[in-house]
Amino acid sequence: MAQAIHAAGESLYYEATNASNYAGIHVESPVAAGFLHSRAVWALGLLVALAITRMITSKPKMPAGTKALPQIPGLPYIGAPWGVPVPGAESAWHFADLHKKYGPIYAWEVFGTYHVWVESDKIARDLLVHRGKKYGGRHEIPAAVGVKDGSEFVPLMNIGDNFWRHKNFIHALNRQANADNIFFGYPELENKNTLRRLLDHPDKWSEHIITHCSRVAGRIAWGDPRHGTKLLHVVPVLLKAVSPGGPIVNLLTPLMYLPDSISPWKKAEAKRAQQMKDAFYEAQEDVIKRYEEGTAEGSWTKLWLDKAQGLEKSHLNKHEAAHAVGSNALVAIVTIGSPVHTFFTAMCHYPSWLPRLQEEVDRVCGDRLPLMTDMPKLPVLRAVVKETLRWRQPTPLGVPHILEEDDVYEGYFMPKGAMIHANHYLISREPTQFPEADEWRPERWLDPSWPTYKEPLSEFPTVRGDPGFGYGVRACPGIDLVATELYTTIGSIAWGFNIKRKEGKAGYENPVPWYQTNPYVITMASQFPADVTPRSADKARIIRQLTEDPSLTVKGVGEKSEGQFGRWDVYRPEEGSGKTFDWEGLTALAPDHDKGPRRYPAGV
Ligand code: HEM
Repeated sequence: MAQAIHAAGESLYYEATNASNYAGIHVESPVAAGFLHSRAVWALGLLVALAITRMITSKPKMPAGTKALPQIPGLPYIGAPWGVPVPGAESAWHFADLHKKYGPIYAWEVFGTYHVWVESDKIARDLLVHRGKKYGGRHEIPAAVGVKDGSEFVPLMNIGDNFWRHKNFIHALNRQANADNIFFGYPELENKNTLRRLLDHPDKWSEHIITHCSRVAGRIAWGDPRHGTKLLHVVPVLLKAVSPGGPIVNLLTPLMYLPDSISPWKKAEAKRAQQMKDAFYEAQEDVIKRYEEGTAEGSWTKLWLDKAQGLEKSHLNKHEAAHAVGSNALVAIVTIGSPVHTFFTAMCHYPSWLPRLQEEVDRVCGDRLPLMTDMPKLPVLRAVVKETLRWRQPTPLGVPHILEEDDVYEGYFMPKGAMIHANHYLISREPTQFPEADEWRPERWLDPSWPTYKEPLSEFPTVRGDPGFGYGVRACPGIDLVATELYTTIGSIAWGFNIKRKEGKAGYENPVPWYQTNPYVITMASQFPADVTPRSADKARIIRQLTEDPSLTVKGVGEKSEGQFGRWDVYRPEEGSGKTFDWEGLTALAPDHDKGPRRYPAGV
């Protein structure tokens, strides 16, 4: 494969296509970012940041007999704030050079925060699993101050009793929902609707993926796919607020100490939190009403109302339950949407694999879509999913953990408060485990000559235990839903469709992205124009017969949902405008998509 990794600093371009009550809430668009990233604003911001850092930092004392980690050189007080890469698969590449220079664990101090980068699976397990509780904290996010100590968003809550009540609740929710007909049968049911949308509007494949994930999440959380629409508003605002690639305060972190009256980020954060609360409360009330009428469908919220096994002991009140269910649902949309996008990218770069996958799915499933019960017989499908997750992790630079007390590892001293980053991107490229790591090679999970091969093939490969889901006490509790959606959705798409890069000049004009993703903590491969066609007239006929509800979540301009759902409508640009629905920049075309294929220098 000709292309290799390269760090590029282009900013995303942004298109506001929504027109709703909440369309005005965005923390900072790249247009604004363009202004904020001007030299004058940076210089001023740096000065303020430096002054604040001097006031708040004090150096920890190293115990005798310990040594300091290898560290990127920097200035007194501010460390080395330059060159901090904004997340995204391309920025992860940047760390490969540092890894070569400093080894698999090193420090990078920025404005008084001691960051530790961990780039081997063994070290990540030693610290985050074997010493999990010590390493299980979360940090204050400068553009979302308060989230750490609140009860509204589990993935970013600090460790402690409150966190454990919520985490146990979420584990119990997922366990019970999986036991109840595999998430109430919704993922398999929605696969049918998604195939129909792909059949009717193949050019909107990226939008269909997002629609699919939001409908599944809306159904599982509240028994009604339309509640997923709301989350299409909530996710981009939240994701940007918590990403270094979002508001500038997330990079110039000391600016978070500015008083409320002059901090634009605190104002935006209050609006964001209100928007999320409105969405979650409204959905919860809707289920309570149907529950009292005896018509509520299966859902996480219904499990809570039923006081299902394992949920009761967490004693979550109504507000907490609304947010625990809601935050689980919104995480599910953006994370699962990511590998499904990557699947389309991989199919276009590695066209020989789709026929192989289709042969297996046809042989096992015949005229019907793949189900979870088929999975033991579908190792090629599982290998495709597993390799897709390895090749482009949804969180390439992980979600940082905070060290809760001083620690020493192999003689290296790490101070309390250190921010520990498990670099999933490089961990999934460790040379002894993953030869030809930059290539998408499902055979590494199917052929005994590869180091990652494992038997029995009825069980392996599996997404369970994958480092891309994090480590230790903070590891992802959504794995059952991930497995269900990724296996059956990707399997269903392969069952019904051929996916190819555009040929000829169109192929040059519409290059298939390689590393390009959005720049947020949860990345998504950039969308691109592809040829998506039904495999046969017969398959197209079956898809039409299967459809339960082909309605789209994203509306055409001028359409409106009935009643309470109308105010949350999300619109796609007008037909013929030449613009694509890009979910507030989360699924945008690569910024240089019209400049031909991007060239990359030699790899990591
Ligand atoms: C491909 C899909 C997914 C990937 C790659 C993924 C990855 C991750 C990662 C890396 C973390 C942080 C782990 C750490 O801090 O060490 C995490 C946390 C979390 N994930 Fe997932 N996730 C996915 C899907 C889901 C789904 C579907 C759900 C809900 C059903 C979910 C719910 C959560 C929650 C609630 C947390 C917070 C856990 C905590 O902070 O203790 N995730 N996930």
